[in-house]
Formats: sequence, C-alpha cells, structure tokens
Amino acid sequence: MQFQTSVPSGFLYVQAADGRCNPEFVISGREVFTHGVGPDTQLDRFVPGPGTRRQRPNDPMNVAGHRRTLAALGCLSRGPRMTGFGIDLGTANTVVCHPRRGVVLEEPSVMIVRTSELRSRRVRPVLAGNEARVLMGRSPVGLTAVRPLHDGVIVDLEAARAFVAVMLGRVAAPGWQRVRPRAVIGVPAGATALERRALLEVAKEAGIRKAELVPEPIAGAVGCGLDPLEARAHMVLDIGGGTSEITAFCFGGLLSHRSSRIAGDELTLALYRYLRSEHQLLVGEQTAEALKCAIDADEGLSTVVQGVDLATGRARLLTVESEEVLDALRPTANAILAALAGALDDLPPQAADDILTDGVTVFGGSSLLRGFGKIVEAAFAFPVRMADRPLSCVAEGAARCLKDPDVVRAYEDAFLDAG
Ligand SMILES: Nc1ncnc2c1ncn2[C@@H]1O[C@H](COP(=O)(O)OP(=O)(O)OP(=O)(O)O)[C@@H](O)[C@H]1O
Repeated sequence: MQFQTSVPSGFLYVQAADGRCNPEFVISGREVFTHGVGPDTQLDRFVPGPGTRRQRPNDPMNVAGHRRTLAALGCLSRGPRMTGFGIDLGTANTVVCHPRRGVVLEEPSVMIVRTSELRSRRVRPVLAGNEARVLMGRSPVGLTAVRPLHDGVIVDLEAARAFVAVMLGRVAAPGWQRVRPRAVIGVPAGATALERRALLEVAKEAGIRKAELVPEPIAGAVGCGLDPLEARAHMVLDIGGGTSEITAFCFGGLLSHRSSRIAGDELTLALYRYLRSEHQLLVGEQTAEALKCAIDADEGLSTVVQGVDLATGRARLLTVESEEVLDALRPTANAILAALAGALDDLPPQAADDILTDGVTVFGGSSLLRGFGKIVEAAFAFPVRMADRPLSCVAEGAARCLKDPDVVRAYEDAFLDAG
C-alpha cells in the first residue's frame, strides 16, 4: 500500500499494545509505505527507526501529523486510542477491563490517607490499591486506611474521587495519548437514585468523559456469556464483599430482585466472632479472611491460625479443621440462601420454569468459598453454574456493554427505584 503524506521523511516503528515493535511505516519523501496496516491498527507509540535523523518521532506534533495523515487515508481507526473501560467499583475490590486488552487492573478498594486530610476537600492518597492493602490493620499514627465504598455504594465522595483518579491513572496511556475515557460502570441493582448520581459525579470528577451505569448482576451475566436481552429468564447470584444480589431478568427487564448486606465481609466477621467466642482467640481481619479463603472441607484440610489469647494476652497458635470453619460460616451462608429463596418465590411461574431448568449462575468473590456451590445445589436441587472468572466477570461484562449499548439502554430504567 502506498499513499501521499505531508509529514517529514523517515522510518517509523509502531509499537502495539502487546509491546511488539514493527517497522510498519516507511516514510520516504512524500510517500508512505505501509506493511500489514489495516483499518483496525491502533497507533500506540511511534519509536525512531534506523535512518530517522532530523525528525523526532515521539514529538507530539509529529505523532499528531502522522496519525492525522494515516487516519485520513483509512489506515487507522479514527476514534481515540483508548475507547473506554468497563469498571466494577466494588466494596472489596476494583476491577477495570478494557474491551480489547481484557482485565487491566484488579486491586483492593482501599487507600491510605493522612489522618489530617480525612475531612478536607481534597484528599491525596499516600497509598492506594494493592500497596495500601499491606498497611490494613497496621497503619502507623497519622495515617488512616479508608474504604470509599460500603455495601456496594459510595459513602465518601471525595475519597472515592481520589481513589478512582489513582486507579484510572494506573491504566491510562502515557502523556500524549491520554484521552478522557468513556466508561460503563457496574452498580448494585438496589442502589438508590442518590447513590447512582454520586457514582456518576465521582466518575466525572475523576476524569471520565462519559460514564454510564449498568446493574452489576446484568454486567456479570454478560461477562458469564448470558444474553440479558433474550426472551428466556435467567437468574444470577452475585456474592461480593459487602452485598449479595439475587436477580432474575429477561428481555431487557428485571423479573425479581433481592439484595442482602450479608456477603463476604459478614462471613469474615462470623469467623472472627466464632474464634473469639469458641476458642478465646483474637485474630486480625486479614487473618480471619485468609482462613475463610483457605478452607477446603472436601480435602479435610486443617489450617493453623495465629492470634492473641483472650485470657492470657499472649500469642497463641490454633489448628482448625475446614469442616469446623464451614460450620461456623453456615448460619451466615444460610442468610444468603434465604434471600435466594425469596427471589425464587417472587418469580412468575413460566420464568421459574426456565430457571429451574437452566439453573442459577453464581459469581462474585465470595462464590469462591469452597463448597458453596454444593450448599446451593443441596438446598434448591437445581443446577448451579459457577462463573469461570467470578472476580472479574462484572467488569468484563461492563466492557462488553461499551460495544453493545443496547444492554445499557434496556436496563437503564431497571434499577429498583427508577421512576
Ligand atoms: N477463595 C475465596 N473464598 C472465600 N471468599 C473469597 C475468596 N476469594 C475472595 N473471597 C471474598 O470475596 C469478597 C470480594 O469479592 P468481590 O471482589 O466480588 O467483592 P466486591 O465486588 O468488591 O463487593 P461488592 O459487590 O459487595 O461491592 C471478599 O469478601 C473476599 O473475602
């Protein structure tokens, strides 16, 4: 392929998103020769090739010139390089997914801020995400760990803005390519209009050009390969850190929905209380969570936990069997099953028939609790499908909704308090 250009002569290498560097453009005089460049080629970065002397290929002016010329000739996609993201801003974890690159960020929704800045109008996190998690439960004087979300919704607008801005900064392209991205963001189907507006405001202030909301259960369903627009009823169970949502939907609308504030955090708390009351052992939040994630009743696994003996105040080790941990968690898990039973009761008979045949799809981090699928199957006697990527399917589904706005449009009035 050969065409005319007005940019300076030289060799240009195009560095693609996967890091490969190909000599795809050779500019000679006013002619550009391209090799293997199609309309979908994403121009990520120009780097100098041999023979490139006078021009500075990474100079923004040059790059803009090359981009304009090549785009005008139909050799490049014209839209901004960073089309947008699917975002799952969760109580426990934040996941960002790019439509082409897949999951680009998966970090805990926590940050460390200076205590003196806590009530100020501009919060600047000292640490955020993975780095901040390390300091959870051990922040020194003057620093405080902050979670911007509780029960799936924003509780601190300024903290949430600062957190989202840091996370976007981590996935954004280098300087000259930075374009304010679009985003489809998952939000609990039970979030109020005020909570949804707060999320949109936070997204805008954090640098998102256009944010749209999609109910998390619908985004998760799309991420698991279900079609929420088809005329067959589906039911999903999303058990995250702060909320469990059970949602049945069909043909662009909700059929039934139950939400419970009993989810992963409550399971961790139940375990903490059990160790305290039954074994007189005081453990940290992270220790209780690690124990919850480590159990495997099928394998008869036992785990050693370290804590402080309540009677003596000294450190003590305790060995607990997985079966015992599962028994301690059972009353909390049963509360989630009660919400599932309620959502099934609310269904019209024909929709219930679809769901009893196809079963329920389960996702969210807490669905990783070993043996949870079997507990659901034993209680309801219908098939239970565990998601392949339970922690990221909401963000993946939201990223797919960027390309398929019909889903967002169909469900924009599906929120429970939508007028
Ligand atoms: N292997 C595991 N076993 C049991 N629980 C797990 C496991 N891995 C993660 N979890 C739990 O999953 C929860 C986090 O899940 P997830 O990231 O889906 O929540 P979230 O989307 O941030 O929360 P929400 O949807 O409530 O806003 C935590 O409570 C964590 O303890």
